[in-house]
Amino acid sequence: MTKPIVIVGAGGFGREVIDVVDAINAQAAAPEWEIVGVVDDSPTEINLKHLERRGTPFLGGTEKPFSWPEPVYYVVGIGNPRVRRLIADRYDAAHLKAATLVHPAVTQGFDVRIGAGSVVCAGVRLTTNISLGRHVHLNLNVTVGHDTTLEDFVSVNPLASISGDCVIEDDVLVGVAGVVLNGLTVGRGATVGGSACVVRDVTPGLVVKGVPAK
Ligand SMILES: CC(=O)SCCNC(=O)CCNC(=O)[C@H](O)C(C)(C)COP(=O)(O)OP(=O)(O)OC[C@H]1O[C@@H](n2cnc3c(N)ncnc32)[C@H](O)[C@@H]1OP(=O)(O)O
Repeated sequence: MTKPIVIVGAGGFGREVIDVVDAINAQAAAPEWEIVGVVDDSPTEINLKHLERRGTPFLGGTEKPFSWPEPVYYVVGIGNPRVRRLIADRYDAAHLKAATLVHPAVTQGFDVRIGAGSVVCAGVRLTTNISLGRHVHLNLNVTVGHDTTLEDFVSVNPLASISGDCVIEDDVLVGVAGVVLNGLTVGRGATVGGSACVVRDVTPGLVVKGVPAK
């Protein structure tokens, strides 16, 4: 049965999430999702034009799903972990259902758990015994190694590589092409800069960059 879904965020990642939904629908025998539209509290003119061009309705601000006449799924297409958590907490408190979206061009090994609200983009490789929490974003071509846990609201940007036996705690952002070496923990709310190589545990809340990341 086709399920209605609202995308939160008209920005770049929000529109990339629409691509993920389109790809899921294209490979299914019958469309899995019907995109009701996009909500955003402060969309830019250019982003509204992008939506119009692809024929995706803009519904208004983020309060809109609360008054939707039928039960609707949602996904938050916003890369910033803390902003994503704020929105998801409001929706979950109102018993809206979080959709989990996995692009068909993703490979997964044995025992991969993916939490509600997560978005896994094209080209992602997940090997074995991996756990993704709620509302995790894995952007294009990310790799995650064996026995690794990514907790809630983690964002991993394109081409980043999380090695085996790692723990990436809540609300961490790993920048584009960042690397986390095996067995390490990146503490809650930390940021790993683009192209950084993490070689030791990262203290919660810290921003680290460079090779080795400091
Ligand atoms: C499809 C997509 O677009 S997905 C999005 C992809 N983008 C990302 O993943 C971005 C990840 N974010 C970053 O790498 C950021 O630069 C951060 C978080 C590391 C730092 O951000 P800020 O604190 O705002 O740093 P700011 O831009 O002020 O730069 C501070 C200094 O760090 C340097 N710096 C910034 N980022 C990096 C980096 N990734 N690696 C090494 N040095 C860096 C700057 O050159 C500057 O150096 P200076 O003081 O000698 O001039």
